[in-house]
Amino acid sequence: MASKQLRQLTRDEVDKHNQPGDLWVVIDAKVYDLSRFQDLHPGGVAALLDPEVAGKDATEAFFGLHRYEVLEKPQYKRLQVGVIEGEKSVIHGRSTGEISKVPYAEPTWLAEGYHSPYFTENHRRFQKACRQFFDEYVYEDAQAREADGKRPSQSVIDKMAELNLHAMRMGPGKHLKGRVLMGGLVKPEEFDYFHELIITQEFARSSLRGYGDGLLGGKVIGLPPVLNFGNEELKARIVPDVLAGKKFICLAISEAHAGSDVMGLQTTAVKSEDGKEWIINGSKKWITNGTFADYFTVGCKTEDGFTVILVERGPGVETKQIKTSYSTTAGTAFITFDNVRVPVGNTLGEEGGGIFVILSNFNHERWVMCCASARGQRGVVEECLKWITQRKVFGKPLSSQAVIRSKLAGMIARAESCQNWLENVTYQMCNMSYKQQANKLAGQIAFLKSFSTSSGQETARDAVQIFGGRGITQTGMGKYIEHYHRTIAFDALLGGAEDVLSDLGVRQALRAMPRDARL
Ligand code: HEM
Repeated sequence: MASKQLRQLTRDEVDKHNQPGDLWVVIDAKVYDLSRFQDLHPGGVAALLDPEVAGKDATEAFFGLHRYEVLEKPQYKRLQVGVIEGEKSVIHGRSTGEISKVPYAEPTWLAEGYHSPYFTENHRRFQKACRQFFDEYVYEDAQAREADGKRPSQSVIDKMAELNLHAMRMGPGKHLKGRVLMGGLVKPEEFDYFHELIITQEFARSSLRGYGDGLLGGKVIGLPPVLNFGNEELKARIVPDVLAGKKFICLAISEAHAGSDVMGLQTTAVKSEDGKEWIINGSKKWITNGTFADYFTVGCKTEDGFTVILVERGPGVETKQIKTSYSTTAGTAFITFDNVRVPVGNTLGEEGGGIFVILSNFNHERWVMCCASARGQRGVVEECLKWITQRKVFGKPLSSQAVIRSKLAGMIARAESCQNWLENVTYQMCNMSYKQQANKLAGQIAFLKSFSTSSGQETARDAVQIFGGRGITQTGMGKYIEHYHRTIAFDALLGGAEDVLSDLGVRQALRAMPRDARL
């Protein structure tokens, strides 16, 4: 509704409408006529007829109980009949592309008045474009698909493909050659891990956990073995369509029988008599994007040990949905392979060399998860800071309670630590070859992921305490906190469980101990 059509009213005029059936309120200098809405109000009529509310300024009461987005819904927006003469609205909701002014809601490199040694002008322009894009095209779809559990809309996948975002999410490398990235904002040879960090963090900021994995999380982990270990014919056939968002791929390693223990896997691949095909039998469980994948990067037990093979959807391949703590938009699947025949040319890496194929991508996968985790924690900090300032208890804002401030202190410190450590690791990645990264950063990244996810879990628990009942309610004020708390365990499990990773980090450090070091 354009503001010029709205009436200019005084507070005295509004106050005359304070009865059932003739009920106005002021919220942030806007006048709403709730006369016909009163009986439909989800919070009941009584709350609206309170003498402190009916005909009065209900701004504080309103924001103690509703998110701003309620006022933006078309069915409620049209309840506005006027504005208070000579006053201006000061409160606003989420606006596309905006940098938040809430302290700690942005990493320091984006916050006004701070500096960074890592991010260039090009990164800054790139971030702006990414935020604009994700706010505009991804945010709404994430909300809708998380609610209906359907896979991310093809229109979003196509839009991302136009900008080559699917290719950029695979990190810097040869696969970017000749592509126009983000409408030409960054040249393929200039694209570095900080650009990729920006994509992952902007995406994590505007999406929800299940949707985040649904929007081709399977490709981020399932395609690298093809890119790095597939033969040229296979790559030419598979990669372009996957990076164009026309075909989907997933990584199928874990089984009901075994997860991290790859040697315990029971899916088998045996050669056909003529030696031209693999015949695959077995099952896979918890496979992200499996329900809609066209290709499966499958870990198999073979004569020589463990081998990774690319399987195409076809006869003998069946995928069924698994319901997990997040929505089915992620396409998490139970997969069965029943005498599936695959050309031996689909072998990724050496026969029996599957461990190397899988391990080689772990650092990158875990680092991506660290990017998302740091950003997720920051989102919770922003929600909590807003809530404790706008919510009043015993006549005072929640922020006046020392115990609440102390929880915020921990959350902020953890979010800042994760981001700062992450930026340092990212800088190292930019200056190391893939091999050096494997040597020098496996431990660092394992620690960072383990620290980030345990920080996230602590933050989730504290946020629920701060939001109370709303922190366990899927709609209304605490909806993001409820979602974060419900889905945080995914981060701590996927890509290596917390305890396993911490131990890996220490073992890496012990291996690097100088022989002559003594106290
Ligand atoms: C334009 C005016 C208003 C609209 C469109 C509106 C709409 C809604 C909606 C959609 C809900 C469901 C919860 C949610 O989605 O957040 C709700 C809940 C509620 N509303 Fe309103 N409301 C308005 C004004 C008010 C006012 C002025 C009060 C009085 C303080 C009030 C008190 C409540 C209460 C107590 C709840 C239940 C909150 C809960 O379950 O946590 N509402 N309202």
